[in-house]
Amino acid sequence: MGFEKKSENKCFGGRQLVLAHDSAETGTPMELAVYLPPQAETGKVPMLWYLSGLTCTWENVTAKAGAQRWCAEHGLAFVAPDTSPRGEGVPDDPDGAYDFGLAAGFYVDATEEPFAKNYRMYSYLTKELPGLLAGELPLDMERQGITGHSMGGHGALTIGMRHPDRFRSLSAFAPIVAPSQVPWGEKALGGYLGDDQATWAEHDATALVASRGWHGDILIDQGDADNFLVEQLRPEIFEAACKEAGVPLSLRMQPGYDHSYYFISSFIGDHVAWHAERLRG
Ligand SMILES: N[C@@H](CCC(=O)N[C@@H](CS)C(=O)NCC(=O)O)C(=O)O
Repeated sequence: MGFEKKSENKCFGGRQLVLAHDSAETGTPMELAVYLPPQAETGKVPMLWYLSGLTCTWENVTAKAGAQRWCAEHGLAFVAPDTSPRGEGVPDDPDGAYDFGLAAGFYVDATEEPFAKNYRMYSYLTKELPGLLAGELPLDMERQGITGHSMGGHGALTIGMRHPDRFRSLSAFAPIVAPSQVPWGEKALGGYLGDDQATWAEHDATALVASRGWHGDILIDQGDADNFLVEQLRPEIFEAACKEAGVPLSLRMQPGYDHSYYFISSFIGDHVAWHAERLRG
């Protein structure tokens, strides 16, 4: 099934699209934003996936990060999916908390009830959505990079490392790097995958870099004034695991920056340029 175009706006010479479609994986309608740079008018362009954090839809990064300017300059498409299934009948956190359920899908396929039917963000992003995009838009699927913020940084690192043939470049903003060891991750992986922590390892960037490594280098930007740094993000755990695995990590601690899109908009240009360099040719 194809996309319904919800909106199209000219932006830095390219086109900012918002698309909707029915997902077979989540069993719900899904929305996403795709920026096509001017270069996409004349041929296929490489693409950068951006996975968003808790409480977000495609809209936060699309409206706040300013990625379009840099993507136009480098000729990169920018794909921003939603963070969970939504709609009638989709179960949420029983207490309505922001860190589980709606807008908090954690990029896994849930095995626990009542979430297993709809919360299939991993398969949605690794199987269904790439196929749909490839069929409908001028995207060069041989040249894909992935990044994300916070929960989306966790998604980018884990999906990237599990699909090294698909992704050539990998970066993140303030990612959750060790979900098995921090409260956000323990709640989400426990709630979606159950108590057997053996099943969590394939969704834990620190465990994955140890078990699978990564074929390239990784860029992470992290604000040192981020409220979530000490309890939830803990980049030093991933830094140690990368060192042990021999994976080159550039972890840039950015003084005075917090967790917000003011931080992301300050460094998104660096990330787009970094991916563009690795997706060239
Ligand atoms: N709502 C949470 C914070 C959630 C949060 O910071 N979400 C980040 C991603 S983890 C975000 O990008 N929020 C949306 C925005 O800033 O536009 C709180 O108040 O503690």
